[in-house]
Amino acid sequence: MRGFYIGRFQPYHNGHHRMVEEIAADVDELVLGIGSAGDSHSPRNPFTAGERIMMVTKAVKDFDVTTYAVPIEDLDRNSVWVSHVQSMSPAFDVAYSNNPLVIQLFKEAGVEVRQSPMFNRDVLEGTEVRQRMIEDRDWESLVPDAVVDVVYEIGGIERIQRVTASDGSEHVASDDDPNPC
Ligand SMILES: Nc1ncnc2c1ncn2[C@@H]1O[C@H](COP(=O)(O)OP(=O)(O)OP(=O)(O)O)[C@@H](O)[C@H]1O
Ligand SMILES: NC(=O)c1ccc[n+]([C@@H]2O[C@H](COP(=O)(O)O)[C@@H](O)[C@H]2O)c1
Repeated sequence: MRGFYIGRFQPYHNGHHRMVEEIAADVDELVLGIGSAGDSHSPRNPFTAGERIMMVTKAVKDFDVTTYAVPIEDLDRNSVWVSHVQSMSPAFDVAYSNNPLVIQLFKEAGVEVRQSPMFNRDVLEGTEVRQRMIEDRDWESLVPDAVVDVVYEIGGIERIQRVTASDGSEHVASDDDPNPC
């Protein structure tokens, strides 16, 4: 049996990892959908689809499950989103999600959906991890070690701090600005 689990994974954290651990006990193969794949370099979606593929691919090596990471871009029409997902993914038998909209769309399309408990949600939340990255507080303990390595490899902390600092404010380029725009 093959399962499907989609998230933005901005970044992939220990709550996602616990959910994958539970799913891995249920299925033979797993498709991890990298949601909002076209989004990056913003405070809510700092990491590219390719960077998130690196995070999940390295982290799921902890588990004995064949995993395919598939980027899925957003669509303007929720009504055809499940068909869009199915067109991009290896075929799957069951979708796993705790997101109410995702659950509703899959159920309406006749796809079996399974939910999991929320694990330590007071801290295991992408928003909390990103806030700690911005404020130089401990975020490393909230994500798998493989994700820590990827974030440092791609200069992720500097990126999220920069895009957050420039978010909503005017950016004036100067000669010594390494990233004028
Ligand atoms: N701590 C957790 N325990 C179990 N499931 C989780 C946890 N955090 C997120 N999920 C689920 O994983 C899926 C993907 O979540 P997502 O990538 O949006 O993470 P998030 O932590 O909710 O991020 P953000 O705060 O950026 O919105 C969703 O179904 C979400 O409900
Ligand atoms: N119409 C659409 O494009 C549509 C609908 C439902 C979910 N999604 C995406 O699926 C992912 C769901 O993951 P989260 O549970 O992390 O929100 C997100 O990337 C979200 O944007 C997209």
